[in-house]
Amino acid sequence: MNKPWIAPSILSADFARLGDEVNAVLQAGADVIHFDVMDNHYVPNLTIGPLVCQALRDHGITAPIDVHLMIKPVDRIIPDFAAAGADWITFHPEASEHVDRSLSLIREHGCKAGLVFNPATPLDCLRYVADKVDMVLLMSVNPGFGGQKFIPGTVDKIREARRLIDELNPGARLEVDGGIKAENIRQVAEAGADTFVAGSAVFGADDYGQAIADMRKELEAAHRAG
Ligand SMILES: O=C(CO)[C@H](O)[C@H](O)COP(=O)(O)O
Ligand SMILES: [Fe+2]
Repeated sequence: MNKPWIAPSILSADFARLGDEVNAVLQAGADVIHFDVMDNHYVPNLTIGPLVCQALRDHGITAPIDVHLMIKPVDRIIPDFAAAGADWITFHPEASEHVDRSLSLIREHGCKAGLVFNPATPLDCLRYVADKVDMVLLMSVNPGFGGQKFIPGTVDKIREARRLIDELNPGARLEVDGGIKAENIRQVAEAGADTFVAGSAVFGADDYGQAIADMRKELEAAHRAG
């Protein structure tokens, strides 16, 4: 099993002070920075692109950046994100005409590749491209906005994804994104996730360190029970 990672989503950060916000969550114990890219086309919201990723690198941030593409098409922007310092790039299969090609493109540009599944999207295509996938990301909300409520049906799907990963590509990470907080992270971990995106639960807290420590404590409890 991979070491658990907590990945604050900068969607809920104060964008006017983004570099400092990212440093603050890293200082507070975050493992990875989750970077949500929205295009007002694939999802009904518009966020940030490669320039902002590059700006974080120029600000001295060296932590892994996990770029979650909620854009259509995906291929055009992959080389730009790789050049801007992304480490992981994930995309939604229905946003790519050629899923296998997009996954290969990400790896050819030196990044780890991942597929993202919306709450109602079946995991079927994973079977055919599992060897090209470094991470499976399950959405536990519908994509487009931070601060939504965790959809409980995701828990069974996490178990299903864990079984598939163990069968097809045991090293791959299983990330869950949407509505994760200290109150539900243990259930998500016990279902088989190892990477936990938390936006509003971290950036909405008065004390980022306390918010991350509370989640870490639940992850340790899950590990002990495991
Ligand atoms: O991809 C996303 C939304 O599409 C975000 O990563 C996600 O919603 C995180 O925010 P929160 O933890 O507040 O739900
Ligand atoms: Fe995300």
